[in-house]
Amino acid sequence: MEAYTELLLWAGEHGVVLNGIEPRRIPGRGIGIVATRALEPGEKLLHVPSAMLRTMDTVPKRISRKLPKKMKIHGLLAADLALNPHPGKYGKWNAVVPSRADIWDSLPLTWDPRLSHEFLPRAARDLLRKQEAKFAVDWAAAEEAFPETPALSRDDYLYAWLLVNSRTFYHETARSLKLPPDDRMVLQPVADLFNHADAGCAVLFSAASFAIMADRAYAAGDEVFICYGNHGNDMLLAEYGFVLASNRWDEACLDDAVLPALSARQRAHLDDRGFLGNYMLDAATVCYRTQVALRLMCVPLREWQRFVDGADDGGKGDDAAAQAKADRLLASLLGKYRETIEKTIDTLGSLQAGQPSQRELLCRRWRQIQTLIDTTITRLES
Ligand SMILES: C[S@@+](CC[C@H](N)C(=O)[O-])C[C@H]1O[C@@H](n2cnc3c(N)ncnc32)[C@H](O)[C@@H]1O
Repeated sequence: MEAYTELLLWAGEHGVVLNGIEPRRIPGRGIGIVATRALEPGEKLLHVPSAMLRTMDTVPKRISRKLPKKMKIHGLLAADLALNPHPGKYGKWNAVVPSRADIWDSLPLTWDPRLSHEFLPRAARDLLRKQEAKFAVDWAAAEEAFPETPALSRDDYLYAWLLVNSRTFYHETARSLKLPPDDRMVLQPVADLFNHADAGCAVLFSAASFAIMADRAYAAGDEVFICYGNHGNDMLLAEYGFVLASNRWDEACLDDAVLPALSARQRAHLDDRGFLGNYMLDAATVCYRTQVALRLMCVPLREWQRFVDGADDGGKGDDAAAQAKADRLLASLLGKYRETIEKTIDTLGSLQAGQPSQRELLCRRWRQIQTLIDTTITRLES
C-alpha cells in the first residue's frame, strides 16, 4: 500500500475532505494530485480544518522554550519536524514527504558548493546565499538548544528545514498578523502534495479551514496544480529544486552581461542613482534598470541624467536614436553572454562535482536562459 493511502485514511478521520482528486506518483515530480473525474471550475477540491495545521502553536513548549524567542517560524517548525517529539501523531504525514535522498538530490542548499556556488545562474545563487545565511542563524540556535545525546545533527535539521521551506503555506490568524509576513507560515497535510504550475487552483483560508478550488475544468487523470507564486525558474530552482519547462513568469538576470561592460565611473554614477545591478529580462521586455545602464554607455552624461529624470528630448528625435544605439549595444552584450553560457554548459558536461542529475538540472536552466536571450536578440534586431 502506498504511504499516501494511509495518510488519506488518517486525514479523513480528522476532517480532511478530498473531492474528485487523489494523490499519485508522477514521474519527475514525486507525488502530485490528479483528478479522479471531470472537475468543474470553482469546485472545492480539498478541505483541511485548521486543527490539522502545524503552526507555531503546535510546536511543543519543551521545544519552543529552548529556542530563542525571536526565532522565525521556519526554524521552529524545522526543529519540531527534526526532533519529531510526537511520532504517533504525525507518523502517517511524515511517511509521505520526500526522502532525505530526494531533498539532497534536488535542493541546491545541500549540493557540493563547487557546483552551487560556481554554476548556479546569478539570480538563483543570490537566493541561495540568503538561504545559507538564514539557515546558519536557525541552525546555530537549534544546535545550542539541543546538544544532548543523541544530539540533533546538522543534516537532520537541514532536511527538516528544507521540507519546511518547500511545503509551507501562508496563513493569517489574529496572533500571526502581529508578526512579519514570513512568520505567518503553516504546514498542512495533503495540500502539501499539490505540485506547482505557473497558474493553478486557488488556495483560500479562513480561521476555520483551508480550501483549494478548481481554477478551470480538468479531465479525469489530469494533474491538478496550485501556483506557489509568480516565480521565475531561478527562484523555483533555488527554493524548490526544479524548473518549469514553460513558465510565464520566467526571467533572467543580466548582471553578468552588463556589469563587466561598465567603467568604474559609470558604475559610480549608476550606484549614486540606485541603478547599479539587478538587471533583468523576460520573454517580452528588458527592465528599465537595464535601459538606464545601457543609456549611460551610449549617450553623454547630461543626456543620461535627463533620461533618468524622465525628461523627454522635446521631440528632437534624439531619444529614438539613443534607444536604437542602446538596443544595438544590448544585442552585442547578450551575444557575448550567450557564448559564456555555452562555455558554462560545456564545462558542466565534463565536471565531476555534484550528481549527474544536478548538473543536468543546471544545464537545463542555462539553456532556458539562452532561449530568453535569443528571443530578446531576435526582437532587438528585427
Ligand atoms: C509542496 S511539495 C509538492 C509535493 C511533492 N511533489 C511531494 O512529492 O511531496 C513541493 C515539491 O514538489 C516538487 N514539485 C512541485 N512542483 C513541481 C513541478 N512542477 N515539477 C517538478 N517538481 C515539482 C518539488 O520537489 C518541490 O520542492
